[in-house]
Amino acid sequence: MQEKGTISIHTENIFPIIKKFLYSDNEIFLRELVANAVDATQKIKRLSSLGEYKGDLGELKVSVSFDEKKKTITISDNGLGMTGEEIKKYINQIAFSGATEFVEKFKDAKDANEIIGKFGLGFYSAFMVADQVEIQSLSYKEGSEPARWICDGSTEFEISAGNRTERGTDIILHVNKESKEFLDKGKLQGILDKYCKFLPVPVQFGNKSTSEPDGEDADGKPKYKSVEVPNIINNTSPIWTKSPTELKDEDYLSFYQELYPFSEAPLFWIHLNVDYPFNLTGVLYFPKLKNDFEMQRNKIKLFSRQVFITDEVKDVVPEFLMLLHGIIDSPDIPLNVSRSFLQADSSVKKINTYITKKVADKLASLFKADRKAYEEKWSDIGLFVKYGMISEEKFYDKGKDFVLMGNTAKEYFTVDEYKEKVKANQTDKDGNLVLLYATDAAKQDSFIQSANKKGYDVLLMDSPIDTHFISQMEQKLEKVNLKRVDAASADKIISKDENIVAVLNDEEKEKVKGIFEKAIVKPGMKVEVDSLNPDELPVIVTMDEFMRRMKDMAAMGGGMNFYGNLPDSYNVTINGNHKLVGKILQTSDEAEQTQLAKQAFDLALLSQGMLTGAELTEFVNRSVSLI
Ligand SMILES: Nc1ncnc2c1ncn2[C@@H]1O[C@H](COP(=O)(O)OP(=O)(O)OP(=O)(O)O)[C@@H](O)[C@H]1O
Repeated sequence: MQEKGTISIHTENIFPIIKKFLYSDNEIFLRELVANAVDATQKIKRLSSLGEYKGDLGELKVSVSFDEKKKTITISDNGLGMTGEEIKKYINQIAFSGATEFVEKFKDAKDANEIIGKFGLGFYSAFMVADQVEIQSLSYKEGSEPARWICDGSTEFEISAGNRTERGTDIILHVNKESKEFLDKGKLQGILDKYCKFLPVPVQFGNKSTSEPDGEDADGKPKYKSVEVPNIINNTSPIWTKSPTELKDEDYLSFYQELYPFSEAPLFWIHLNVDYPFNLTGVLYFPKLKNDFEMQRNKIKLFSRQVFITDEVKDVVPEFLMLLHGIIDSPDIPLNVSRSFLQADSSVKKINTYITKKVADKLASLFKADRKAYEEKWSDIGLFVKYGMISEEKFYDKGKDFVLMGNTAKEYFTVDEYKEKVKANQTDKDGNLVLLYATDAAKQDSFIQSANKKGYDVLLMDSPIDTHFISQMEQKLEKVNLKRVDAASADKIISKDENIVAVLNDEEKEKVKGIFEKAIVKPGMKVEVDSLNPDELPVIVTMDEFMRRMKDMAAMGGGMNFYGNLPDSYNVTINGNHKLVGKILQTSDEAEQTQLAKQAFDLALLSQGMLTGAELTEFVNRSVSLI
């Protein structure tokens, strides 16, 4: 058999297009060809199990090799093979028209590179790196002759008798000049590791040496010798292909290490396994979260039948689940479509919903099964749960039962438990429940202590997500306000109908106000005199809750620029009932009066870490002279 021909063509030459616009992702040629080789071995296995192939299957295997001198890369398999007629049918017609359609569809798309890079165009992606592609194949069919096909990247091909003596196929790429980087062991190993690490059939890439016991030496000590063994690059049965009942914790943990070498152990994991209404398997791990979200995103790998596709799963898993690690394998995710289509796709939506539900169920069951262990893990999972509740309505509904709020005494409560706990003492005169929180237990210590003295509880909300979480709680929970503990003095922070008797009369109050206004030279300080508990501090500096939140949002890039640009402004509350204020009022020497007022004000700043630089030096000097 010797035949030349032209691949039937209804478009301009696709090869220059393939070469040009696939350039950035051209490494996927290897994934495509190895995946085809694996398919071929799976097919012969199936034919054998159906009784349609009676010969010996042998050890099914794919191997990848390269020859630097001849400038070739060869992908071989002992799969079902192809006859000359089949090559014409599958490669010249079906694969070619598939590739043409693919190229036609995406050649004008903006993100064509991204789409094709991820999803491949099959056999013809070989021409991204090769001037010439050769097929040597022998079909499993009885009486078949070996066939050879060769094509130089034009639409011309040649088919003739081949030289394979055993069932299977070799795809030989004659690597082009621009792609000689691929004729490198490290490069090819890297690509195989990335895409082929979990393929279901052993993939051999050359040999490697290991040491084997080799008897004993003269002193009776064990001897070893170095032997060459096949370098199998993949784990053919990764844990997500097994049933959870077959697996132990160690299996999940060691698989995690296989995916992310040298990582800290994950907290727990979820084994995903559905086959209706879509097919999906996988294992998702909860990592120990650090405060830096960005670092940890994009750690979920997407596979399709054990072939790695991408680690950009943005459209497939809900935003907040991007913090999870692990893998998802689904042949049902329609991969060869554009991104906007993917988002609207109904099976993608279902997958999204399924994963969200599984994650919520897992958290709920951990919470129920062992509350103490759950609380111990809270510092790691809290961030994740809150992020989920903020970003996903469906997750909020479930999460509200297992989200925990920790207070400054390190006790944890569910939302309902906490409301119940503080209801009696922290309901204001309008019937609103006021929840107090601190964002920095050390800096806000004096306020926390004053609040505790009044019997108020203070939550600790010190992670970056908490600002958003607080707003969300207020939106969702009826008649609940959250206030940072330093938003006002403890006496005023929850407005109640109690009247504290004022020690000073109005005239005295005005006088005190004047003294302090003169003493305080710092800009943005609004002075007022109030009647607080005598054992509250003499001077308290606070920032209005609303103003502070807006500024926090602006600082986090939340679009509140107007507030971000306003100068800081604080309320300085002078406690008219404090002994020191009485003393200042009675001091006749004006300089001494100012000194005392300054000292009291600086103490208030100091207690919140707001006294720095020259002001701090002046305070220290003044304190020394006062002693
Ligand atoms: N190593 C091989 N052994 C046997 N047949 C092969 C081999 N490689 C390719 N083929 C045949 O060529 C056809 C076309 O391959 P190609 O990779 O272009 O498309 P596909 O594998 O069918 O689909 P896709 O790669 O888009 O998932 C295959 O369906 C298969 O019949």
